[in-house]
Amino acid sequence: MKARIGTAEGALQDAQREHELAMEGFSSRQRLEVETVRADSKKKLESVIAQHEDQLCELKRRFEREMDDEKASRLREINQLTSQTALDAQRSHIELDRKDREIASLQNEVQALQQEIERERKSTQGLRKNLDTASSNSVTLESSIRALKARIEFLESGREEQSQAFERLNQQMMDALAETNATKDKLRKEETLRRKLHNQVQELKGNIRVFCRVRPSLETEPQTGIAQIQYPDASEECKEINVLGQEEKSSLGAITKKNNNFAFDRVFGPSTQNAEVFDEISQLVQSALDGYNVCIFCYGQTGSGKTYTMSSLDGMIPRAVHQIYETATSLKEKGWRYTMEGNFVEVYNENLNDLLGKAEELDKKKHEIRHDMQRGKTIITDVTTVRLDSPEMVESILKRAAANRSVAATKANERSSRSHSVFILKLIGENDITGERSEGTLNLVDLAGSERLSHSGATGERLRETQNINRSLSCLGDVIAALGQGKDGGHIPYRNSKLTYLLQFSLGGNSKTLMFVMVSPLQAHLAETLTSLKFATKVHNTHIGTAKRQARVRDC
Ligand SMILES: Nc1ncnc2c1ncn2[C@@H]1O[C@H](COP(=O)(O)OP(=O)(O)OP(=O)(O)O)[C@@H](O)[C@H]1O
Repeated sequence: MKARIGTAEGALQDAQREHELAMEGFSSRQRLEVETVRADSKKKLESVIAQHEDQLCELKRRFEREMDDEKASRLREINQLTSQTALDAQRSHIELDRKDREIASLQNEVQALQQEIERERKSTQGLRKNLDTASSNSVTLESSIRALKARIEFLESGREEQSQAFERLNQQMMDALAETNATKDKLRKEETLRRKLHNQVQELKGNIRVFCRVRPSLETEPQTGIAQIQYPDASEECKEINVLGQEEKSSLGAITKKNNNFAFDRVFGPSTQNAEVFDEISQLVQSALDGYNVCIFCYGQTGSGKTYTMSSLDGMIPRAVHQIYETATSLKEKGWRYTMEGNFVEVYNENLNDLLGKAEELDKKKHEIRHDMQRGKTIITDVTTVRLDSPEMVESILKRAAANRSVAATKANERSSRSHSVFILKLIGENDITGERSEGTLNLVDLAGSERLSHSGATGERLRETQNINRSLSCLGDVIAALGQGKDGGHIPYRNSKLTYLLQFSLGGNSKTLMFVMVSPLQAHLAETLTSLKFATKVHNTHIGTAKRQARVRDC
């Protein structure tokens, strides 16, 4: 059995091997077949692709050919159109030029026609005017003829009475005319006499006068710091001022205050307004109009009210200019015609500046003072001269000067306190009827703050300024003192400072001077106040010789 099983198993194994071999042969055949089919398919595919590519290339070439042809034909068309358009444009230009020429010639024709119409219109107007004149002439002639006829009738009437009445009337008219002329003549003579008398009054008052003005305390200033100032004759002449000094202890222990009494030509208390002050000086302004040289100074320490009095909008400068205008206008009927010229200069550190010039030229441009000794005239080189054609101009002049000064000022060093300003007004009057001529100058001077060097505590640039101010103020005092000694031909040191040199012809025998001493009401300023009042007293005690009027009568 076992042997049969073994044989069967061997036969099975053999059959299995044969089967595996047969399977192997079958699968390798199959693989071969698949490979062959794949290679065939690939070949076919490649040939189809190549065929398609060839077709594509052919199509592309055809398309490109067609495109080129199309492009060329379009380009031809465009060229054709362009040249056609250029031709059209050229034609249009030519046409346009022609039209322009036509329009221009038409315009010329229109203009010529308009001018002709205008000429015609004017000549018609002229003719109409002539016609009007002729007809009014004829009316006048007619009325003259009527009047003449009436007169002839009247004369022919031969009535003695009528003729006498006419003669009487005629005589009365002649008398009235003669009387009017005599009155006019009298008026002119009276004006000349008024000038003479006015000057005599001014001379009697003294050619140098001193007014004192105490400013009110300001809201910002504490009432506890106000000095004791009394006005002993306030209800009468208003000439005295008493400043009580610091407290002093006597050897017996009693505490007293020293009376510092001063007397001037007029003292104005703190409640006085600019209008009242001007009333007092308006006569001097009149003197300038009459041909005298007048100098009005404001002296005092910084903050004492000099600028307020002199150049504020209702101060002495604007008021003087307004008065001059009013007077000049009223003098017209007496034959006087005035021209007014103004300069506004500043003396700063002994240099002269033009306050009406350019701000950037301040302290840079040099101005010289030249005197014409024969004619008694002063010329400042390169200075701006303003012709005052209306009283309102003074406001713009003051503003211009203030603006120039504020450009030059630094905060710590206010320019207006540290320099002297001089407003110079030249007044030239001519009387065609009497042949009189007058030339007067009004100088309105706002002096620099007068505080003493020891009190100012200044150093550096400020020290130089203070020294210059003190020197020029003391030179002014020296000039006034020398004038007061009154020696004919005696030396007057005008040249010692720019200010006195500038005012040479307005200080002294040939002029009238008024000094305002300005006083601050503050206790803290007491020492400076007393110094100012003492200086003013010296000026007040000076008597300057008779003023001479710069006037001459033209040879007729
Ligand atoms: N009479 C017055 N009434 C009212 N205010 C016044 C009067 N006088 C002066 N002031 C005022 O006092 C102040 C100082 O016056 P102001 O500037 O005129 O002094 P100043 O002496 O010109 O000083 P500075 O030397 O600095 O120019 C100003 O504010 C001014 O308006």
